[in-house]
Amino acid sequence: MYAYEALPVAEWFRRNRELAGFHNPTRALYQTIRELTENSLDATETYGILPTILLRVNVEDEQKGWVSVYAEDNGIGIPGNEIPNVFGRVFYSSKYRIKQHRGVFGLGLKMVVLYAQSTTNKPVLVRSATLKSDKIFEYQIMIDTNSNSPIILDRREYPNKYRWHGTAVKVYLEGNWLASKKRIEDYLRRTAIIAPYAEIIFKGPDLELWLKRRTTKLPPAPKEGLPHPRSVDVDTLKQMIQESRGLTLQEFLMENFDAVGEGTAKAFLEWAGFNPNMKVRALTPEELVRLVEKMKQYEGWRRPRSDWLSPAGAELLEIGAKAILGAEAVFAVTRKPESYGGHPFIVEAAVAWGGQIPPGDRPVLLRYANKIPLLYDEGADVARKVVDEFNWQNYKVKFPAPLAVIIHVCSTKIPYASAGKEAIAEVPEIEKEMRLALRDAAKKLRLYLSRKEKEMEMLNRYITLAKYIDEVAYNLALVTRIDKESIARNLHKLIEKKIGLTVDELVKHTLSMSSAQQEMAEAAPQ
Ligand SMILES: Nc1ncnc2c1ncn2[C@@H]1O[C@H](COP(=O)(O)OP(=O)(O)OP(=O)(O)O)[C@@H](O)[C@H]1O
Repeated sequence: MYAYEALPVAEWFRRNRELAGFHNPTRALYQTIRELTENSLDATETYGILPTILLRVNVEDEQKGWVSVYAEDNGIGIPGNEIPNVFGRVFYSSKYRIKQHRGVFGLGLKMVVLYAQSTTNKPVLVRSATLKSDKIFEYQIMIDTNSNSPIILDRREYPNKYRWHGTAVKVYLEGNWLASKKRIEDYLRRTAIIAPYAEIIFKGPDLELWLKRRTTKLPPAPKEGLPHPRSVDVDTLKQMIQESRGLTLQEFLMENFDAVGEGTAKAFLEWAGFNPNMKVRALTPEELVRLVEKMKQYEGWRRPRSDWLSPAGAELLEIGAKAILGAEAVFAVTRKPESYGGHPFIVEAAVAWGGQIPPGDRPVLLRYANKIPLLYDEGADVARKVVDEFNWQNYKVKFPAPLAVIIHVCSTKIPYASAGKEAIAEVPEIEKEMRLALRDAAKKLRLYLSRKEKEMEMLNRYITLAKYIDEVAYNLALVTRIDKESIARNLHKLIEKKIGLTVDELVKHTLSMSSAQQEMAEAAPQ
């Protein structure tokens, strides 16, 4: 006989923690930093606050492999009465909305707490105050995995004398600092590229990073939106209908969906063969299925709006990549909004060249989804495929070349290739946009490299001609009895006029080229 039982959701996640990125002490430490940082960024930039994030990792017990992680932000904070659920109930979130956030599942913090308590049996310590709150709340929380609810071990309130706002979290967990150090550093640096308006201070046992704020410009905050008719399934529609008052089908479509006005609703219902005036609650289950099918097929919908999205913007990408990669030049583009399956998305791409980027046989790829750096599973990501298939020769790039490519997809629904949220799946619309974004950015790079190449050529010509100036000036001086220095000066001027740039300008431009680039420019066909 089988023994049947239901596994409570929190217990299920505790047992299957690798699905959320908590495979082992190395991944778990990296994932903990990632979840806490992403929550802090969501709690600040989405509300117009310039993020300041402090992160600390301490080795607590070397023998047992225990570490502590502390994260503090200056965000909007969490209301005192919500703190227990936010940290102690799986699938509790403020982000189940149609709007671009880093967080989506309502799971991240709980996985941190579950992993921490199952490895060290210690609670999470939380301190938080909301904007203008006169109190600071402090909690010690664990999760009762059987009932998926918080166990409050301690709760305190303090007067908020200095009107501090934000959230501070401390957890103790089994973590392998040495093995995860490199990933954590990469993750934070890559975060600083896409969010150069954030100040991130990290202190680990043997690593200190101070990623300074490079700009005070924040990208416009995303608005909250409605679903696009093409993006809903039968269950979602059923639920929406249950929540609707006695609306007609036409009213229901207009009120609950993005980009559906009176004209569009009428035209669609006529095309789909539904009576616009029937009460939406009177739809039979068969009609409901047919309605969803028709909503997916209809060609007349307007595109989903992109107001729910918050791309970084070409300017911020350029600032971030220059500062963090130490690139000599960065060219970024933000494409126009597109959609797949009713979900709006925007692709951004940047190519970074030279400077401190080491020459490689293929471009270094930095992938992002909703401003989250993706570090694992690069091979499974459609962005890698696009970058590898790209014809770089057409853009004057010959490998080895000091080239890095940044690809950012933002969407209200990122099509991840797996539950680990580390790679973007091959959605044809997204793939096409990636290709176009890369082409647009690479065109700017080509222009830049052509200019550099030309300047190199000029400098070489100048050097060749300048070799003769002394001798020619000497002989002319003998014949004309004009001062040799003045002849030489005039000859210099003549050459400068001929090549169209002063020597100072030429040298300045060409010196800014990295040696690898010079080699490339020299090797390039004339
Ligand atoms: N630093 C913070 N400041 C303010 N609110 C926070 C902070 N961290 C978490 N929260 C709140 O707690 C909720 C739950 O966070 P959690 O990390 O569990 O899930 P999520 O961010 O919504 O989604 P995901 O599982 O994809 O990370 C968030 O939706 C947010 O409302």
